[in-house]
Amino acid sequence: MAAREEGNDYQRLTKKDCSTLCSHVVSHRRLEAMDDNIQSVHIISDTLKRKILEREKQTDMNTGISDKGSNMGFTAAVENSDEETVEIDTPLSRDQTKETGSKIIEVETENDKDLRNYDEACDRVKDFYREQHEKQTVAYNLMARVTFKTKVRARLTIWDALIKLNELIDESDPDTEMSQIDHSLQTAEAIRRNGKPRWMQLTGLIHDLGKLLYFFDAQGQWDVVGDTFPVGCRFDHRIIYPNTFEANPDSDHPVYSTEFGIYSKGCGLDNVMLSWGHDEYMYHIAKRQSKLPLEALAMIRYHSFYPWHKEGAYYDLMNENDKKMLKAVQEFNPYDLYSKMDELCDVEKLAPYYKELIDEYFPSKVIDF
Ligand SMILES: O[C@H]1[C@H](O)[C@@H](O)[C@H](O)[C@@H](O)[C@H]1O
Ligand SMILES: [Fe+2]
Repeated sequence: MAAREEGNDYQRLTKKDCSTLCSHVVSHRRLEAMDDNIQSVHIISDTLKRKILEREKQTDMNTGISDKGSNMGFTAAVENSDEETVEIDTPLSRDQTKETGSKIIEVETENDKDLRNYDEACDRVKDFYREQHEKQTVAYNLMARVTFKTKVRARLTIWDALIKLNELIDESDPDTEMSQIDHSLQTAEAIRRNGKPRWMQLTGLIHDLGKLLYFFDAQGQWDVVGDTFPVGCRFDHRIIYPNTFEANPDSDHPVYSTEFGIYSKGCGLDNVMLSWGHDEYMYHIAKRQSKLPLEALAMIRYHSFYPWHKEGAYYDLMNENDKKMLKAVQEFNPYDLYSKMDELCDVEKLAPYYKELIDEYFPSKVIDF
């Protein structure tokens, strides 16, 4: 009876009451999302304080011998006691990659040296990385994640999003000034030509779609495009232009400047904060709203993590699952990189094929970006 009365009360709510109720629910959800992040900020900051105290004590005891570079048993938001050494093959060399039988790779590896040549890149690229390496800090990354979680920026179909992206020219890319839809289609078409599965073709098509972020929350291109790297631990020398990290305040941080920083050996890349940008953003969108397999999500999330998938850095942070994902990301990379030299695609002609493919994996059609 009481329940029934409650039900009647509810039915008596005016339209205005309903919309107030809705907005409470929405803001409550927002707070929940922020709360997750804020709690991890507290954990990180408490652990940092503890860590710094421990470090000072240790330094006193050791009469000034610095322990910079050791993990100091640090266990912040990310904890893993598994100290097993992660062993993995080194990334595929160019010749090994060739043996995978991919036509695109056979044809185009001779131009390998011309791609990703950062020594000879133009000022636009060098300036981009100087700014990115200075500004991608732990503090910025936490803020970007809170901002991301607490709102929906646009509702669009994947195809319309690709068309919108066409307006962007990536300042970090030394190899192409073509529009993003051309690059997306070239990557997808190269994967399709090699007879790879449909999910991987779609991954090729959408892997850079996160660059849409530039039109929403971005502070510039430095928090959207370019290679990625972990924040919260020492910047590895295998990241391009490693010296530019000197301007990053985290480089002098007592914990963030150590080898494992706020992480621990074998903690898994899932627990590592990669510099915020299109990869991480699109990964979350695809994870929530698509039926794409884990390999596809890893390809999207890590395709710009060149220090890892190409240079072999940060292997000690991996867990067992990451080893499998590394293989997938390495398989994807040549299609992303070398298709930049292919002929331009006919967007109109390819649209029906790719629209159908999109619907297969993104059933809700209109996506929250
Ligand atoms: O400049 C490029 C570009 O921003 C790509 O989207 C990214 O995947 C690469 O890592 C990077 O080198
Ligand atoms: Fe990319």
